[in-house]
Amino acid sequence: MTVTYDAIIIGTGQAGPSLAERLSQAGMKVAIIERERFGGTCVNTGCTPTKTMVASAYAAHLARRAGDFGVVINGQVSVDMKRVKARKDEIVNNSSKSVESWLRNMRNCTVYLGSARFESAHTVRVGDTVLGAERTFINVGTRARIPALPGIDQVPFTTNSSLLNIDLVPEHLITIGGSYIGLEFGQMFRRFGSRVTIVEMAPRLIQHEDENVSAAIKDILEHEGIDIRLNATCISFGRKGGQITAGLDCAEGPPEVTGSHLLLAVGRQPNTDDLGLDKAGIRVDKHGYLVVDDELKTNVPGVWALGDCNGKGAFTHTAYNDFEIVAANLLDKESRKVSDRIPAYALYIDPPLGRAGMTVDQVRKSGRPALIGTRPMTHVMRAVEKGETLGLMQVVIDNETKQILGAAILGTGGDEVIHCILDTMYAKAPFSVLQRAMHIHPTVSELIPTMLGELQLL
Ligand SMILES: Cc1cc2nc3c(=O)[nH]c(=O)nc-3n(C[C@H](O)[C@H](O)[C@H](O)COP(=O)(O)OP(=O)(O)OC[C@H]3O[C@@H](n4cnc5c(N)ncnc54)[C@H](O)[C@@H]3O)c2cc1C
Ligand SMILES: NC(=O)c1ccc[n+]([C@@H]2O[C@H](COP(=O)([O-])OP(=O)(O)OC[C@H]3O[C@@H](n4cnc5c(N)ncnc54)[C@H](O)[C@@H]3O)[C@@H](O)[C@H]2O)c1
Repeated sequence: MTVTYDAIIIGTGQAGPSLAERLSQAGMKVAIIERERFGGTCVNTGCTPTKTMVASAYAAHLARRAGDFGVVINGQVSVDMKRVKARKDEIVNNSSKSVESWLRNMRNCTVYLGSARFESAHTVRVGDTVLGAERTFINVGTRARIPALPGIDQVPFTTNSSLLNIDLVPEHLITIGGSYIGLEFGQMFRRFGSRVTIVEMAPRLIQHEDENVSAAIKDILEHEGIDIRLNATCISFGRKGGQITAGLDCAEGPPEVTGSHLLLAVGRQPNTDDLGLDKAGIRVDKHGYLVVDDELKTNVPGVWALGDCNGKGAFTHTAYNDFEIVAANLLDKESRKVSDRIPAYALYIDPPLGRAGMTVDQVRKSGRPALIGTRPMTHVMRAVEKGETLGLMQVVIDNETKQILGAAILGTGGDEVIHCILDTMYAKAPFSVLQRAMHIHPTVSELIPTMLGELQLL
């Protein structure tokens, strides 16, 4: 027998629960299905645990630098990983539990535990129960990609999920992948006391950033004693006397790195392979991402895909924005589209990188006339006062419309400061509006108008 609902939501990540609330408030009978932990990746194995641990790593780093500020710590600074983990577990568990109780107490909403699988375009099986609905919303997220490299089955490896459970300081962590996950974990464990080697096959770290930004990130990490291997493709794994080896295809440096622990941070894979999509006729691309239009509709009428699994974003804020788009179009008679949003994200190394819009390189390639402004963080008094002068800020402007095309703020507070630029971009205001705004002293943001007053032709 099929249990009928007005809407089925698969996954309780960053879009599903908020959508369940809006649909149920609109009087719909909603079923939401989760097979692992409530809250999905961000809450359990992504943003929340990593940023909690990044905060511990920052405390360790600052304690080691205490002398720079005239603060005396008698004795050595050391890290108790059991306590770091306990703090992280408490914050994560509270967050996951609050998503669960929110959903379980939601009027008109029924929670199902188990793995959902389509039986047809409008029916989904969870265990022994078959659910039917005219509308289904897929919010199944992604998982770490495990590359099928020779020797992978011979070595103990970790991913973003399993490395979070470690309660000791690894002696030497090898990180394959020099992007978000590799860099955030790499710096964090270096600050906990590990030796860290980051292996990246591209010629630079976080390769889609501008060259000077990538170079500044490399400087920050090398300054802390992290070994960085660029142009080095990991091609195999092995074991040597209780240690793990990573074989590299590289023109420079040793062709093998040996360490005590291994983190695979080589990208993600959508959780669409076991969803029974063929039974429903729902299309995916060659990487398994659900194919959607600008309103997040799949090719099957009545089926939407939200969050990381649609390949249109890979962040919590893009998944949440997907919820807002679907809810607005379905319930508020609005017309919102994915293409209306401006790319924005942060990289949570310390100091963080805040990014909005196009890179300078993308603007250059587009051929449009543009202006550029840059300022090193050494010329920002707030950074000088805090003793955190690494990094730079950079902005690029369309020289015809005078609107901001993009910006990078790599420096203390960069993840927050970027928002004044982002909001000016959404307002489609000329840069002069931001240039003339009176900002508060002493802040990093107060130097944005100054930087905008010193623009040069790109
Ligand atoms: C280490 C790490 C750090 C990150 N840090 C940040 C950050 O600082 N800022 C940021 O913006 N983003 C960050 N991200 C990315 C962010 O976590 C994701 O973009 C976000 O969680 C995506 O949300 P989602 O709703 O699409 O999917 P998810 O949060 O992955 O949720 C999907 C849910 O669906 C469930 N599910 C899957 N298949 C089924 C099924 N068949 N049946 C039932 N349930 C199913 C899963 O169990 C999961 O709970 C990070 C990611 C990682 C890995
Ligand atoms: N701050 C944040 O918002 C944040 C933090 C963590 C993760 N995330 C999300 O998680 C996703 C995954 O992050 P990620 O860092 O795992 O993946 P990624 O796709 O961003 O980067 C993977 C990196 O691994 C490299 N690589 C792949 N195979 C390799 C090999 N064999 N040898 C050497 N290098 C190799 C690639 O060149 C690339 O630089 C990102 O898309 C991001 O959106 C976001």
